[in-house]
Amino acid sequence: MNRNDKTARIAHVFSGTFVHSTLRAAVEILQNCVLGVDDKGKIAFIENHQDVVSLSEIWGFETSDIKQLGQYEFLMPGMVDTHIHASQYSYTGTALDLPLLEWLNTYTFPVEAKYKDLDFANNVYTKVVRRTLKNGTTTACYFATIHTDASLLLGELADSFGQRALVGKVCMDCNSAVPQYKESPRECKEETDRFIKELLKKEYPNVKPVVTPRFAPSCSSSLLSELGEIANNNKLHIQSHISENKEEVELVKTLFPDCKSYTDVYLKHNLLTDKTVMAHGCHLTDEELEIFRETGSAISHCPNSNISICSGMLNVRNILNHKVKLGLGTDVAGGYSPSMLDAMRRTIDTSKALTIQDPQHKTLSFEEVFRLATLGGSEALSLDDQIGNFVVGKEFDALRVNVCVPDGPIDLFPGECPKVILEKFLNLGDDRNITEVYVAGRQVVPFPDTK
Ligand SMILES: Nc1nc2[nH]cnc2c(=O)[nH]1
Ligand SMILES: [Zn+2]
Repeated sequence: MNRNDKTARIAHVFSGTFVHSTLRAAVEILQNCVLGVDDKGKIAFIENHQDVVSLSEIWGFETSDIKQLGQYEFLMPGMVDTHIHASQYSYTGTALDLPLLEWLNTYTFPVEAKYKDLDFANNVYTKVVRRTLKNGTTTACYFATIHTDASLLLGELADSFGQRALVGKVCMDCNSAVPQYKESPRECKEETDRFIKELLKKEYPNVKPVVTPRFAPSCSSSLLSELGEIANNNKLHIQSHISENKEEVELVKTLFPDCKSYTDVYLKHNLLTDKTVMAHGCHLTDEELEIFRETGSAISHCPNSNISICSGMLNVRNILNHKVKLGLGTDVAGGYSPSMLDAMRRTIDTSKALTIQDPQHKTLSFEEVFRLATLGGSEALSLDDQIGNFVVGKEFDALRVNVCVPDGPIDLFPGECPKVILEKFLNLGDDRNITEVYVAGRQVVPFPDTK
């Protein structure tokens, strides 16, 4: 209970039940505890409530300022969406009738081409940041489009609404189906440099650039090499797609005949680092997973998308057995829901479908899936030294959950313990139950304009 940092003041103190994951326990429930957040947005202490008087003396807060959580309330870490296309949000919930490559050519590329228009971008990007924050996504790893200014605008909006974000200006110099939606190799490099430089210059505390080759079929080998070099020289995150659908895997074999596998394409272009997150990976071989483990690269599992556009079913258990980092993603708009609660439910559904096919398959538990949506996501984005669970010194990214809101989606019955209440929230809850959202200690939901 020592106070090391004498300069920090306490900004919030909560008392009640806290639910989070640790390396040892997929779900740890801390009851009758107090958690303090300092004015830099970091967790200052998490202790037993019985010590509250001495804590208030050590830290210099008034016990009357403590926010008391009710019987049906708890705090949990904010959720981490490790893969979402902000630019596809306008058609979320539609256009799910084609497989990946046709889906891209028919729906996605024509829509993404519209982001040259900053008014259009502003409207969609404002809505996606608000919608995801309201649904408890405190960190989002975004794909924007090829347009630098619109991508910078997405960064500005995430910062102003207070969402933690990695923002990627998409890079692609090959697109024979929709040729108006691509850049020349030179433009790609120059605009990526400009995007990174201008976004870093803003010095947003929680919004950073991520180098974003769309996927191997959209990029020439020289572009992939350039992007690997830019990311490594500047120690930046990298995101892309890999082995989402079988037709795509075959296409990559024909486009990169010198590479042993899809994973080998990215490996050869220096795009697999411990700050890389690759979406999908449904059809990766065990040999490829070994390369992911060795390089420290992560997979973003996007089950809604994988089912919605019939791409495949990722065996998460096998990924975890290979000790590959894994987080969950909505993959809006291949996935039709922007909610990470949906991503958790679809993760369990896919795991159960695999168990139906093979009864030996060990189904994921709701506790494991809770960890993937929080701590797992932070690991996948190499942000686990900053966020992911309630540990002293980490940033306070948190959701205040009330499972008993008036006219809410959950009914409770006598004698239900906190773990059952958590399970009900994960399976039945929605944004009505997420009454407050905090990022780096700042309350960002309810939005200031609706309070
Ligand atoms: N789901 C999905 N897969 C992709 N592969 C390349 N681009 C995309 C995209 O926008 N969405
Ligand atoms: Zn995607």
